[in-house]
Amino acid sequence: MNPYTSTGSVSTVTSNIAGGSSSKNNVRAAGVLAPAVPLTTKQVTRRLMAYVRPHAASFATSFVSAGLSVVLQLYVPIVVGRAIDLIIGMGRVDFAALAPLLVQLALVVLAASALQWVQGYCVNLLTYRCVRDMRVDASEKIGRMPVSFIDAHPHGDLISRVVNDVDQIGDGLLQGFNQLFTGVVTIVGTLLFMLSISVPMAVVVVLVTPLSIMAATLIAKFSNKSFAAQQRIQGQLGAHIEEYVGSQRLVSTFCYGDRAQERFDTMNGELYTAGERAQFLSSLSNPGTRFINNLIYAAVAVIGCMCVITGWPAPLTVGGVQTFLSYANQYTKPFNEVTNVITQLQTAYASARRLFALLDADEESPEKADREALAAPAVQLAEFAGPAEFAGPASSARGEVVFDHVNFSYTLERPLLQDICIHAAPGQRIALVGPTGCGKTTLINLLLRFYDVQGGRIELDGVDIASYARADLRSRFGMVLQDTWLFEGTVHDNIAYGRPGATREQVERAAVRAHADGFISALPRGFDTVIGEGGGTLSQGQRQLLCIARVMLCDPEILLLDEATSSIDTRTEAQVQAAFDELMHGRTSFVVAHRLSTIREADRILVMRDGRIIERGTHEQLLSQGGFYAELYNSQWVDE
Ligand SMILES: Nc1ncnc2c1ncn2[C@@H]1O[C@H](COP(=O)(O)OP(=O)(O)OP(=O)(O)O)[C@@H](O)[C@H]1O
Repeated sequence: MNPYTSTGSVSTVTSNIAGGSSSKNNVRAAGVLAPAVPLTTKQVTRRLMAYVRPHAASFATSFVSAGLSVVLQLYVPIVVGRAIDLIIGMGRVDFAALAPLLVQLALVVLAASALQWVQGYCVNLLTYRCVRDMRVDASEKIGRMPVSFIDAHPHGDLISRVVNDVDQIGDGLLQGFNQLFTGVVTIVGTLLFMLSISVPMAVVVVLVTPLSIMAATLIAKFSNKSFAAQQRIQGQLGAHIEEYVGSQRLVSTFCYGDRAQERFDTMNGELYTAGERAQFLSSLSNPGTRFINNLIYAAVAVIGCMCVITGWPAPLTVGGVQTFLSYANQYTKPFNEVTNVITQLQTAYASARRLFALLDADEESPEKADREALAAPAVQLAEFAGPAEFAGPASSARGEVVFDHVNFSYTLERPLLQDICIHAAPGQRIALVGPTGCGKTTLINLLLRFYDVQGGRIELDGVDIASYARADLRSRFGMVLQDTWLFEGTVHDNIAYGRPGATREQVERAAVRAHADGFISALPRGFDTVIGEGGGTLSQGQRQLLCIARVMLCDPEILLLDEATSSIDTRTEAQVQAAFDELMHGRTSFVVAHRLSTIREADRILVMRDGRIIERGTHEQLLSQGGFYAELYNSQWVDE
């Protein structure tokens, strides 16, 4: 009897190696992605400006148009003031002088608006280009990171750096360029204009304005705490709902629904309280600062009237008072805007630090520099009996794998693999068995160079795998894991994932060989049926068949199978086993087995315990030895 078609559960193809990742890599250390010395504000600014520099034209245009627009806007009150002075009273209006002033006013307002539009457009362009460039860098960086890094960092955090943090930086840049710059220019400009009209009144405005800023800052200080609490609880609530929806079956099975609802109610209540408090406090900000600004406005109006009537402390016309009041009004506004922008900039800088920490993280060790990394030789599987289109061009490489006294540990404190020696002849099926955590998956991680060995060496066809270019090395393997990985797309595209150039016919033949054609043809649109993310409504067995077809199409030389523990119905299981048989035919295969009944006919079984190989041989040999394997096998047999 062939063990690979017998009673055992079935492995799942999750990817070919080119697009794959290791299966057990969800065992993560609590990785913290932060540089030893955090970047200073100056360093962050310099790095942000490096993204702005390639778009210098947009930056300069926006800068110049913002400046011109502000100056023109500041000129408007002067024209209005002059016009007012030409309207002295009933029947005493100097229309001849007023007409050109009104034309001038219209032109200035039009030009200021046009420049404002240009400024806004350029800032948008600049910001979104910077955001695009940052995302490209971050995404490419993640692609260059070693699997050990991905293993050690919560995936949600990495995603958040690429998506949310870059968004925050974009908002900061947008607000910063839009408001900070125009705000600062407005403050400086209005101050100069006010000084040119009346120094004593300008001094009053400058001295009283900080009251408004202090009020805004005080309110922001309290409301920020509540906003932070709101965000924190929102995050917890999101995680809770994700858990609840994602694990609906488990929640129902364990009757956890009521407790989950209680937790939800508690968090939702806290969120409501924090949100209400935050909104209440922040709603005070606007009326509070407006009230103070209006006080300033009234004080300036009173002093202005004194100037007009008594000429003290300085003589002023009615038009002059009107002009000054406009400036006083404009002067205070940007302070509130700048205060808001500073909060936003602080958030953007915090996000930039997180992004740059990711971009600065150590990448995969470089390919060997002393000699060019070897490209994978093209392979003709000697014993491969399938159709010619599934076999590569002829070559001498055969898929021989040797572990030569290999040592490895994830952490210094805890040695894992010790003195591992394995010889897999071309086409052999090697089974790895042993208790959970003994290092079976780790062996596979080393073979693919997701991690590098710390002692000894691994050879593929007589060449140290460290000498291969990683991508070339990985392209020689097909990996079949416990968890299926399917994306939202057609059945055809899911199968063709590892070989995008494959023809329709090749994809369909791979499906036939993987025994997947039966259920695919029953789908509403056959190969063109769109399946949801993760396989949507397909059964576990159907997902596995699709994944097997995917690897079948890639036609790898060596197979790494991490056997699934999940059970599927007997008929589908038989189909999947048959597909596996077809897949493994003539290829060197490493099978991480959990159910020993599935590996009885492996060419060699390696029994691992605590990172060492303690027994090796065929099923019969190991059973007759009466050692650890026999103990394991008999206990499982009894269980089954
Ligand atoms: N990325 C990692 N960082 C640190 N330790 C890890 C990492 N991956 C695995 N380990 C640890 O290494 C040990 C071996 O893990 P491995 O996944 O190789 O075991 P396994 O034999 O495949 O287990 P199982 O049969 O449960 O799949 C375990 O103790 C595990 O916690």
